[in-house]
Amino acid sequence: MNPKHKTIKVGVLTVSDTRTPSNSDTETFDSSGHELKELINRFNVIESATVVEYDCVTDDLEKIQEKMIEWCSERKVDVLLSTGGTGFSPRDVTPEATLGIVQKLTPGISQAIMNESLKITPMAMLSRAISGIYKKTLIINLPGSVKAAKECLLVVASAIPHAVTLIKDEKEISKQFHDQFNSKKDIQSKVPECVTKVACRHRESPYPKISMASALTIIKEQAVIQYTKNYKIMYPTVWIYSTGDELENNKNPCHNCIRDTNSLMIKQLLEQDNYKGSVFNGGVIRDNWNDLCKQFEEAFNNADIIVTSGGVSMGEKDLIKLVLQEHFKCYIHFGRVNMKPGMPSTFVTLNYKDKKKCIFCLPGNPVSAGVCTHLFLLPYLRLISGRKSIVHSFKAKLTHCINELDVRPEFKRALFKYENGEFYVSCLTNNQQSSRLLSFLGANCLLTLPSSKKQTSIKAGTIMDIILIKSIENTDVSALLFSRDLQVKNLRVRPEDKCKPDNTVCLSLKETLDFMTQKNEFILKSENIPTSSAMGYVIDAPVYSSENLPPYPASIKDGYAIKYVCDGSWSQKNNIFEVVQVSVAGTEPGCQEKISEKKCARISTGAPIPPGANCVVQVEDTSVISKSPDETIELTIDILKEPQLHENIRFIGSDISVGQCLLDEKCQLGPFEIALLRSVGCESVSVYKYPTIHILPYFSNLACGISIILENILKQDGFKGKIICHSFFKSSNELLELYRNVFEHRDIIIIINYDYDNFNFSPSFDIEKHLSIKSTFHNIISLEFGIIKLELEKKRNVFFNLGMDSNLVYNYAHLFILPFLRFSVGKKQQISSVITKSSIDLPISVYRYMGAKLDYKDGDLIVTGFGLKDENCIVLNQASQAKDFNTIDTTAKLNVVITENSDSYFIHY
Ligand SMILES: Nc1nc2c(c(=O)[nH]1)N[C@H]1C(S)=C(S)[C@@H](COP(=O)(O)OP(=O)(O)OC[C@H]3O[C@@H](n4cnc5c(N)ncnc54)[C@H](O)[C@@H]3O)O[C@H]1N2
Ligand code: MOO
Repeated sequence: MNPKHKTIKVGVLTVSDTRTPSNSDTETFDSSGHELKELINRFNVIESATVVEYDCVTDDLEKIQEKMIEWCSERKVDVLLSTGGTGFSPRDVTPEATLGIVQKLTPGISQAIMNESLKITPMAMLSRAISGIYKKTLIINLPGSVKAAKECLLVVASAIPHAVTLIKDEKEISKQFHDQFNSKKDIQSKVPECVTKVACRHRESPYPKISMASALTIIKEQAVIQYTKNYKIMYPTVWIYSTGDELENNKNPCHNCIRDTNSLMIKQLLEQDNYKGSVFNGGVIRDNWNDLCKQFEEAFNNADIIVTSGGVSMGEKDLIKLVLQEHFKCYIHFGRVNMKPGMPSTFVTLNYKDKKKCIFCLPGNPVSAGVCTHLFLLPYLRLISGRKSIVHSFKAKLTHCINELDVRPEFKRALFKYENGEFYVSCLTNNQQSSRLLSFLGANCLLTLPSSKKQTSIKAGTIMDIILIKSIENTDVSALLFSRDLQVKNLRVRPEDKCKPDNTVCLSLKETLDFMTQKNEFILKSENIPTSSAMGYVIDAPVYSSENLPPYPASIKDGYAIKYVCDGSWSQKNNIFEVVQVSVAGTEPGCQEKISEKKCARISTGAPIPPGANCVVQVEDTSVISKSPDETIELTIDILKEPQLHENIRFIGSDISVGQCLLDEKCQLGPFEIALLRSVGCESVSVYKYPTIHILPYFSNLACGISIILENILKQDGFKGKIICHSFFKSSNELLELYRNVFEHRDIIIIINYDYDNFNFSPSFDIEKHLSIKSTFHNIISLEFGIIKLELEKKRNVFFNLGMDSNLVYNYAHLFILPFLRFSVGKKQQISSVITKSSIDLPISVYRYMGAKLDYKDGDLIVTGFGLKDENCIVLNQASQAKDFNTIDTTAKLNVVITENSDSYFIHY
């Protein structure tokens, strides 16, 4: 559903004495309200609906009515779902509260709920829930238990959109609804015979395996930048779907099912890559012909680019290519690529209602989907966004040898490092199966390996091609920070007696940062947040898995699960097996019959291995001997190649096992880490909390302008806390009150002051003067700006005092404030830096911090310009003789702090 069309506003009101929190941590208390919200927002159980209001009240008639009236009178919600307070106990008053305000009753809804609930349990008759209409809002009482509330919502969910339309009396919308409903019926398309006659399906993929280079060329040819009338780039809308009957959804809550990691992961990869168009996660589509037709149709009507994962290999439920080709008459540019992982990657275009649609059909294995997003989708999106570099490739030295190569050219997850001016790459783990998301852990690049047909091994020290999938980590930070000649000059530590600060000391950047972050005293408490919205946060404790993945032994291939007798008796002649059962995506594990010798089960990728079977033979290595008269099933097959014991089986917990440590403390969460957590049902995480920042521009409009620049720098760095930007005038009588307010509610205060170096004018002076708290300063350092740590009534604040020059503010923000903030939210890497040279002389004297442009040229990072518009780094000029100004030539070693997302090579998050 297009989010634009999410027109139905839903309010979820939990009524309970026990689950009403005294603090604001509603979600952990209120599980039924939370579940309803999830069902609506994540699983789209009510078409076009989104939860906009969410609250808890006690079982108090007046309080319930107050909330109901507030939400309904102000038209905040179209549908109000209450949960709880519908039983027989004296405190249960939700139906009475509802009865007291509704103007019309809607007994059909309550009756439908009752009928269905009675089928589940006779106890349902003990519910007194009612429903009705107040003003233009439909109010429905649901029970308080999580299970019952969910079940009851599902009973009425499909009728709600139409009910809302009728209540609103919006004739036009109602007509549209009917039209839409009818057009959906029309989509009931005929399922082609190639789908129903399973025994006749292809036993070899009809798609040639093209090379990665050819695939990229095709994608590039199809990528055309679109402009608006004002010559601005138009960013196409992207819709993302996961497909698969085995995947969790509202009808298939996760018991032995596979959690959908891919749709969110792909969406977050686009976000991380700063894709500017709108991106919508459509959730899961069933492996069902008509559902696929319907969802693709909806996507074509709303999006320009459609991305799917799953359903592209050789199984009978792998329908994606067929639906696109047979039903929509799309053009399949390629349906397989000679690569590992990601071989069944498919790229399709379509002219739909005179508009071009591009469809990226990625494989379902989570690693394959992630790698292919990097290798196909992101390059396409970068191209149509007018970005310069579409694949972020580098050359790096292999730190170890590689002895086993795959026949397919492979993209291994690996770590790329910059050390002592050289780039290195190493694989972190050998276990790189395409289902195993853990192989992404700690990786920041894809190492490209040649096919074993070309060479058998690779020596350590070989220069390899890599493709970055994250910003460069572990750059040469230590050298820069500890370097003796890299002192930050003019740094004064204010003595305890607070005399005029004339005892100047020289500290290195490292010492300065250490000074600011002393004793960890600025790390705030942790908070628990939903995993799906935790991108960029750092976890504050290791996370262990409470589940096995896969939860049952599962097939790696589409083919046949057999009992292979490994006694040397396998002959080339009589290997006919009888097909006695079917295990496909969505088949319940543990309900299958035992496979005995010479019998087999037709099985699809990811489906449970029936008991007794000990290997899977891929469909390509088989042929049909006999089939049923209607050709819908094979009766016997011939196995053409001797299998190996345990071949093509993923055993229980082989990707992740119960109790295994998934993420270490201080791990920063990106799309893959989040996918990993979600793959084992870890839906919330404990993370370092972001501080609240108050930027105080002092006195002038110039200061206000600079504060906006600063705010943008913080946001660009992914700062997720609150930033308040509020001017403050010294003449105001309310100054004292404002100060108190700021101290109490903010953690960090950044003052933009014109006289930053003069302590008599600095905030420290003001603070002392106004609050008479002379003895509470911890330390003050001033380095063309000041940092003050202040403890007031047990609450700690940090002050930064900045001058009013936008260049200086830019530099200090990157050199001091951002590292400090990154530290305070648990990030390991607080500053990114490299030691390099300049490709040009800069004969004029430059100040000791100089904005510059860093580029990747001929296998090296090099400074190519100074003070330009598109600067992406700060050169720390080595004024080693303690000079303020210095010239730069091409021989000088430069210490460079990376400040910006450079399109030519950096991806930042
Ligand atoms: N006989 C053959 N079998 C397979 C071949 C082949 O050439 N011949 N190719 C294999 C390769 S390589 C890949 S990759 C996979 C791709 O399969 P599909 O794209 O059809 O994907 P599915 O079968 O739907 O799923 C594969 C696997 O991934 C899990 N999955 C799927 N979607 C998700 C999701 N959104 N979140 C988490 N996990 C997901 C699914 O449960 C399966 O285990 O095919 C091989 N088979
Ligand atoms: O190509 Mo698949 O991704 O090997 O697993």
